[in-house]
Amino acid sequence: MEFIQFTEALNIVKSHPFVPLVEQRELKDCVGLILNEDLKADRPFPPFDRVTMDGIAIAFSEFEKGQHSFKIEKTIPAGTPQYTVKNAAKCVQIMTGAMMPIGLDTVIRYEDISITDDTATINIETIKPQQNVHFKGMDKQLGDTLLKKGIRLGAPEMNIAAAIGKAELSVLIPPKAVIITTGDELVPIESTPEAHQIRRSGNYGVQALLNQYGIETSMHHMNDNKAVMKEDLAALIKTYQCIVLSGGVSQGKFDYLPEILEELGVQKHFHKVNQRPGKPFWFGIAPNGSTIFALPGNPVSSFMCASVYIQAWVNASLKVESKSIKVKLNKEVNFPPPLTYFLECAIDIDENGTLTASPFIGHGSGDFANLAVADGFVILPAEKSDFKVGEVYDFVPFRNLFKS
Ligand SMILES: Nc1nc2c(c(=O)[nH]1)N[C@H]1C(S)=C(S)[C@@H](COP(=O)(O)OP(=O)(O)OC[C@H]3O[C@@H](n4cnc5c(N)ncnc54)[C@H](O)[C@@H]3O)O[C@H]1N2
Ligand code: MOO
Repeated sequence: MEFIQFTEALNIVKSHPFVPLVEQRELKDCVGLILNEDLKADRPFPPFDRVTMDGIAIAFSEFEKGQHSFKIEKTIPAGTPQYTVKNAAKCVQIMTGAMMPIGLDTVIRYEDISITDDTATINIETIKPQQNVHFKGMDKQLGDTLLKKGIRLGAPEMNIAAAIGKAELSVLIPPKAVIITTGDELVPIESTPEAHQIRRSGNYGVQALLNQYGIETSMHHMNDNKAVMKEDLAALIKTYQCIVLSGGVSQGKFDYLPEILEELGVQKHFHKVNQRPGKPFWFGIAPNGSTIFALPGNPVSSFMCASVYIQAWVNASLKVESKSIKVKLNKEVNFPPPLTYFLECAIDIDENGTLTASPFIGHGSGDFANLAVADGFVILPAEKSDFKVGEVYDFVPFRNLFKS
């Protein structure tokens, strides 16, 4: 079971999905979550013939007959019930958002008319019948499905849900996770480290990624004491359906985790993937069904494993397709080891609209400062060692690429 290939490891992770929780959430808390109901139009969109410009409303047939000056019969603000014009040879002043009066059909904006006393005169030669009106049901009909169960909710979906009166939505969410750091050298971020210590940091990047995937998280730290670790872990497995460990999975004399996990009866699905970074990644399922991701401690390794595997696990569990993103290398890379190489890259869009990847090789999986100049990982396959400029490879983002 040693050293499986990347795609096999990914498939194993994806084939052990969690069962999502179903919750009613306030609309403002739904962005990024998966909709668990169809949303249908409760009225036509728009619900009435909506005026789209401030100006006057006329009957086009009068203009067609040659009439250019119209006596003003009434002034109608938005938010008033529909008016019926008494004399269709007259006009009404009307505001954006108002209902088109019965008997009129065309709006001319204030910029194209002049008003003296109680008469409006049209100053342009050409107007189109029914211009500046957003007609009832033009966009969607009553009962039309506006949003389908299973989509990921973003900003545009908030408008739609609000418009049909949904103050709360039924959404799918992943189970809460605990991120567990291990290692005697790690101190809390509030502390000033001694010369031999470092602050715990990689777990905060992993936490932010998990939050982006809709997973709520808690943090826990364990020192390198096998008995205490075993006891802590047994309790945490009972509480959390998703356990994300970092560190302690390699060959060191104090890398107790693989042993402890085995002693706790966790079924190991793999330990060690033919990849860089993240080689000692360990994955398994506890007897109670909790999923255990034991990520290598090096911060770039844990960050990569969360970006690639945990993201794919969440998408597979929520039945959301992971978007396939291809990027073009803009710098040659030579990487002889027969490992899948996840290389940090910054992404740009060239003059042809193609995503181009500028690799930042950095100083290995401890060089987490290098992540700040990158947008994600380009995946360079294990079978090759020379990757040429212009070649296209898969890419896993850890930022929103299109956010400016
Ligand atoms: N003899 C071997 N040694 C190592 C191998 C190997 O195959 N044979 N693999 C190396 C690789 S690759 C990796 S990756 C690391 C992973 O080791 P562990 O998962 O056991 O992680 P640790 O040893 O606990 O930590 C590694 C490194 O990362 C720092 N760390 C850990 N947690 C955090 C955190 N939350 N924030 C910041 N930094 C963290 C830790 O201090 C270590 O420097 O093993 C290699 N060794
Ligand atoms: O796999 Mo380790 O993550 O190369 O440093």
